[in-house]
Order: sequence, then C-alpha cells, then structure tokens
Amino acid sequence: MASSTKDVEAPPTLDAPLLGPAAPRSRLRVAPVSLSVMAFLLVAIAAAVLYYNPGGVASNLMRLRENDYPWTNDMLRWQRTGFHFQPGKNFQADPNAAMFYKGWYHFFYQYNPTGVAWDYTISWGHAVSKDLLHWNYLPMALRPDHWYDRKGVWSGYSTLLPDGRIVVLYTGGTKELVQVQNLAVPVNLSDPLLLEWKKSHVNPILVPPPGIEDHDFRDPFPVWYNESDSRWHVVIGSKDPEHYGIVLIYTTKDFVNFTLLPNILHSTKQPVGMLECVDLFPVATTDSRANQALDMTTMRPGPGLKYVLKASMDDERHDYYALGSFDLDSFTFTPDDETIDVGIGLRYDWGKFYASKTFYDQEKQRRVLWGYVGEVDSKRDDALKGWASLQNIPRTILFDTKTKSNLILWPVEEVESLRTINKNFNSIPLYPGSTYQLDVGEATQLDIVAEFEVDEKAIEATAEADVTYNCSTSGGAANRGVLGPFGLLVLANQELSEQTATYFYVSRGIDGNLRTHFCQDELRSSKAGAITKRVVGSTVPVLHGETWALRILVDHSIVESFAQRGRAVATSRVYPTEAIYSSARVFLFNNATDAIVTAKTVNVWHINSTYNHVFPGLVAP
Ligand SMILES: OC[C@H]1O[C@@](CO)(OC[C@@]2(O[C@H]3O[C@H](CO)[C@@H](O)[C@H](O)[C@H]3O)O[C@H](CO)[C@@H](O)[C@@H]2O)[C@@H](O)[C@@H]1O
Repeated sequence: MASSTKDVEAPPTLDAPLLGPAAPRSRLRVAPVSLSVMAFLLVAIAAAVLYYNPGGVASNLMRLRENDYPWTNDMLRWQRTGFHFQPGKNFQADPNAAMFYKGWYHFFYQYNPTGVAWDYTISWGHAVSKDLLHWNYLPMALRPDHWYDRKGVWSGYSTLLPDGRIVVLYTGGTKELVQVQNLAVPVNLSDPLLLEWKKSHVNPILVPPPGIEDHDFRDPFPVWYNESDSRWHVVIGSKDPEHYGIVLIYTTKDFVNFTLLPNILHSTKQPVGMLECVDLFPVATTDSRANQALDMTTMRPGPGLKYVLKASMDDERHDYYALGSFDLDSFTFTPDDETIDVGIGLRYDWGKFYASKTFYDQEKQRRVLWGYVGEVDSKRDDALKGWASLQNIPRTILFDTKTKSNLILWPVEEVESLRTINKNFNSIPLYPGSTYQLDVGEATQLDIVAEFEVDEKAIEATAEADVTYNCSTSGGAANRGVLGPFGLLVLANQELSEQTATYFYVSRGIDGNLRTHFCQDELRSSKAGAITKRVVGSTVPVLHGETWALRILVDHSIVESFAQRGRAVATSRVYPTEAIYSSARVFLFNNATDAIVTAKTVNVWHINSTYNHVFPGLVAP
C-alpha cells in the first residue's frame, strides 16, 4: 500500500474522468434547435411512443409534458427484470403470504389484474416455485367478490396449522371502506398447488373494535400458538387517537370466534401513525443457534433469543424494525432501546422497500423476508410499460451476533445458482478522484461482491472529518470528503453521465471514532425527468479489522445493495436511458480527496434469467 496520499498520482491505466457535478434533473438530450423543430420532434416522438406502447394501455393520445421522456419500446422493455419476481403485467404490491407446502414455495401478493396502479380491484395473486427464484404464475387466489371485500382483498397472512390445515386471514375493504378481517381456506389440501380457495360463510370474522377508526384496522397476522390451551394469538396493526402506532391482539381457537385482549402488543414511543403489515418473530442471539431461523408460532421466549417487531409506517412508507424482548404472559413486546423503537430507528432497507413480511421456511429452517419495491417513475411511464412494482430477491434474516445491534439481511443462497460467467479482480489501487472500469461485458444482470481497504496512514492522519455527514442530505457520490466516497458505479454509461453509485463514506467524529456511511446515489441514475431520484443510506457498523464490503445485485431497473455482509441494505429503482443493454458498464471509484482505497477483491458474476411463466396448462391473469 502506498505510504502517502499526497505525492501519488493516478497511473495512466486508470480511467480519467472524475465524478463531476450532479447532472441536471431532467433534460431531453437535444442540441439547441428552433422551437418549431423541437415541437415537430416532440409530436413525432409521442406518436412513436404510442405506436410502440408495449402495455397497450394508452389508447388516448397522450401529450408529452415538459418532463416526459420519449421512451422507446426497447428502452421500456429493458426495464423488465431478469431474475426478480414480477407478474406478466399490471400492478403488484405487498407480499401477502409465503409458505412451503408439498414441495412448492407458494407466494401470494397484492395484485391488480386490471391496471398499473392500486385500485379497488386489488386481489391476491399467486405463484409457486421450487427455489424461490423460478416462478410459475397461477390463477389468482382471492378476488374482491363479496360485500365484505368489495373494495379489495387487502393484505394478510397464511398459516400452516399444527394439524396440517391452512388458514388465510386477510383484510377486506367493504363497500363503505370499513376495514374488516376475513377468513379463507384452500378447497383441497391434497392439491400441492392450492389452486382453489373458499371464503368463510361467517365473514367478516372481525370488525373494528370500539375506539378504533374504520380505516385503521388491517393486515392480520396469526403470530403465536399456545399448545396448552390450543389458542392462536392474532395481531392487527392500528393507531390510537394521539397518532401512536398500536398493535391489537386477538385470541382464537377456530379462526371464527375471536376475543380481543385488553392489553396491546406494543404502542410506539413516538406518534408515528398507522402500523401496516406488522410482523413479529424471534432471532437467536448466540452463534450456536444463529443459523437456525426460529418459528415464531412454536418458539417460547427464553435465553438465547431476541424478538423483532417490524411495522410498515403508513405515514412515511418505510419498514422499520426494533429488537427487543417478548413476554408471553402479558403478550407484550418491549424494545431494548426506546430511542430506536419501531418507526424511529432501524430499517430493513434504506431505499425503496415496503410492506414486507417474513415467513418461516421449515424446509430449510430459515426465516425469509420479502418486500415490494415500487416505482419512482410517473404513472404515465408505468402505463407505457404495462406493469408496476417488483418484489425484492428474498432475503434471509439473522441476528448479527458480532455487533449485537442489528439484523443481517442477505439474498437467499439460491441466487448463487443463477451465477454464470465470473470475472475476478484483485488489489486494484484507486487513487483519489479516480474511476476504474471493470471489463465484464454487458452489465445489466449482475451479482457483485467487493471488498475495499482504506489507506491506514490516511485514516490516522485524519483528526476530524465530516462529523455531520448524512447520505440523504449530502450531494451524493460527487460530494468529496477526506475518506470517501468510494465504491461502485453500476448501470453507468461510458461517459459516466448516467450512473447509480453505491459507496462508503468514512467520517471521523469529535470522539475520535470512525463512522462509516453506506449510501446509494440515484441522482444521476437516469437522464429522464419525472423520476424521483434521491441519495439513500445510513451508517453501518464496520468492526475493527474488517474490510469495507459491498454486495450488489443489479437487475435492469432494480439495484439491491448490501453493506458489511447484510448489516445495512439499500434498494433503488432506476431507469437509465443510455446505460442499457450492451452500453451498461460497471466502474470502481474513489472520490475521496486524501485517501488511496484498494479494491482488495471484486467478483462479478453474470446472473441468468429465471424466465418466469404461467404454470403449464393453467391460465394466469
Ligand atoms: O393493498 C392494501 C394493502 O396495502 C397496504 C400496505 O401497502 O396499504 C396500502 C394502502 O393504500 C395505499 O397503498 C397503495 C400501494 O400499496 C397506494 O397505491 C394507494 O394509493 C394507497 O392508498 O391501502 C389502503 C387503502 O387505500 C390504505 O389505507 C393504505 O395506505 C396494507 O396495509 C393494505 O392491506
């Protein structure tokens, strides 16, 4: 490693361009032309867009507004993913239920069969897979066809009962938009595909109790089975009149008759509003058990266990979790640290990710997390492409036995079976203000694993730096500091005028401690306007002796990034206009002013497509 950062110049082998200022937010890339030529071009482009409209949605002539980008059919087609779950068309959202049953992973999700946005036809889509990656679409499981779910079959959960039966509890939006809970069961338990479902004739099984607003009572989740009295405990998210999130608890023996408990599972410490899609599960705190995911329904609280309470914050649309303890007698959750309670502390993902749910995979004894990753482009662009939203790659969840302060989220191991061509790079010095292109060919479906080292001398020489640094309020990857940013640029064009940057930024506080920020900068991810572009991220623990480690899954319009082997995650939706197909590139970069960073190892794999399709012989929406 070089001894000084000041007297070393970047060698000629490095790519020259530095990371310049952030690109303008919305620009059609046209040279100055007269207004009439411009108008003609816009009309011609609009006509072409409508002619090639892949979703077949826009039958009316749509006018291109100032911010509208003239997408071509090829560009929009490129945005569809290769190995993420997405139905053939239309809108999907919350992962509702997942389970392993008779050799198949079942996945249910919020699905609008009629359009590219949420509306009252929201239903339960259904698909099966052998490996959580290659999906077969099935006919929808549940549709809004009764008075108690006329305005939508909303989110819920499926549970495998100890006697082998399966129950689904879900929220229905009634005609008057009252949120009620309903029961559905499979018609034929011997069918491994669970194709047919029937709704209980006693639905709704629960209506909002006194003191709870009609629109604050949703997403039921059977969380605990008490063997001694054969009672299930079902939790439902809500909020109180002071705007504090609360979790109601019901008990039931038969999923038809329910008793509301006088206490609540948890009331948030801050007025964070309505809690959607509540989840509660145990994690093992000791290494000997850390690799076992634990089944909430049967696992008793005890030594070596912590509990995770997760909720989706309707007010700000992020998924927060808290680590804490769970008392079975009082049926209450208590966060270890009230200052990082649900809604104000830890997040599963610092980017675009919502309404997630875990399930216990008894086949592989692991807990698996799914969340949906919405669009950040315009409704018009969703209509043009004919679909909206993705599911993240399922992630396993474990407690971090090293930091003891966070969870570890990591793509399921099955993803590695999709890896094909591998390129490996070692010991690449990245000088201040430099980039280095990784020659990996077309870079649109990738699994990248990289480790970085920062020059020790530069670290030692830095007394205090960027104490108040924050990913979201920073200028992104173009914002230079003493010890960062450094990392990768994915979905970049050759000129780097389009790029999504995933990076670390190291600061040193007045207490002398280093603090690592893990950020993802979307500001230059697309030259198109009408797209929300942010810098997302958080701090991430980097323990003594550890390298700075990144894993990035790139799949067309989604980038899922994992820092420090899953301690922090950031997911972005991106819509490049130039860095697509064979023009998509990957670079390493170091935009620190004073530190040489070494890319110790970088492994880049191309990832196969999963070619999801309708289950043979069936018809899916
Ligand atoms: O589909 C209903 C379930 O979805 C959840 C969590 O995502 O609630 C969402 C909610 O509606 C908003 O979310 C939509 C996208 O998911 C959005 O497009 C729509 O405009 C929003 O209203 O659904 C209800 C009914 O609108 C609303 O109260 C929520 O915010 C989950 O809680 C529901 O079960």
